[in-house]
Amino acid sequence: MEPTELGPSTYNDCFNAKKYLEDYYSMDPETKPMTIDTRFVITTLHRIFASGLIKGETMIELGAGPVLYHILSACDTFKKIYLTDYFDGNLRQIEKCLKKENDAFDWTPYMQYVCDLEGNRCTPEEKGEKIRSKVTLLKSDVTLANPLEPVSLPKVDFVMIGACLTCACKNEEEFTASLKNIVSLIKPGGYLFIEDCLEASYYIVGDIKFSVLSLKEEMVRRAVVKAGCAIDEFEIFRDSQDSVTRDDFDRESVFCLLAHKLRK
Ligand SMILES: C[S@@+](CC[C@H](N)C(=O)[O-])C[C@H]1O[C@@H](n2cnc3c(N)ncnc32)[C@H](O)[C@@H]1O
Repeated sequence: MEPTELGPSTYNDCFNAKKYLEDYYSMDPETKPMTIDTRFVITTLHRIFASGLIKGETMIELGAGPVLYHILSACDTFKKIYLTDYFDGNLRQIEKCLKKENDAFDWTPYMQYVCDLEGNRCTPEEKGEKIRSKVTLLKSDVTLANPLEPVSLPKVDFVMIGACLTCACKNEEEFTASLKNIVSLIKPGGYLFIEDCLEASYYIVGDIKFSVLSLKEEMVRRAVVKAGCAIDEFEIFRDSQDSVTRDDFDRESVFCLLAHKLRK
């Protein structure tokens, strides 16, 4: 199986949003638990939001794909949430969830997991309703100076991006430039959260092998600082016994980075 070219256009041509959800996010209580990578990201986000450090009115997620789990802790903090992606097919999958369509992917086990972490102060159904009342879907391209073009929003309090930059950028130069584009959306003093993998070269969805940019910790740190941010935490998680095997996704580790945009 030959890997695809790196870069956004591959996603319009080849990405099967439904298959991606099935391969990486479907769960079965008996046979398929939540992946260890996802658990790491969810618990990190829970801890950050429970600390009360991040506050504000508005957040954006870039490259959200067809995935809803990144905002499960953030949805209590923000009044307005923009979920964005390059590929319409991904946004359509999220729209199905927001509209409770019959064949929508079921995020209830993820909602239940976060509700449990939060001490069950709300039910998964209530969390789902909160999300429905706050989310707007938009197109994005992180390689553009304004990633939301043609939409222009006032700067926001928080931007997150998960497993996207390694798909959208071909080299360190593009990675650094895309990070600058992303940080331009944040208010001075606002926060950036990145979740991605280190030292990967591909992941597989169905019968398509997607190339990814192989990142190193130092490369990420350099780019975040160049984009005008100070790093608050950089947590790396390694596990070789994951339920998504390394045949599907050859990442060495997963990281979560929190940074704030410096006031000039
Ligand atoms: C591996 S998926 C990650 C999806 C989701 N964030 C997750 O954590 O599972 C990569 C995502 O990046 C999106 N993407 C690729 N290039 C992009 C670009 N230039 N701008 C915005 N999104 C992009 C793809 O459409 C896809 O949804």
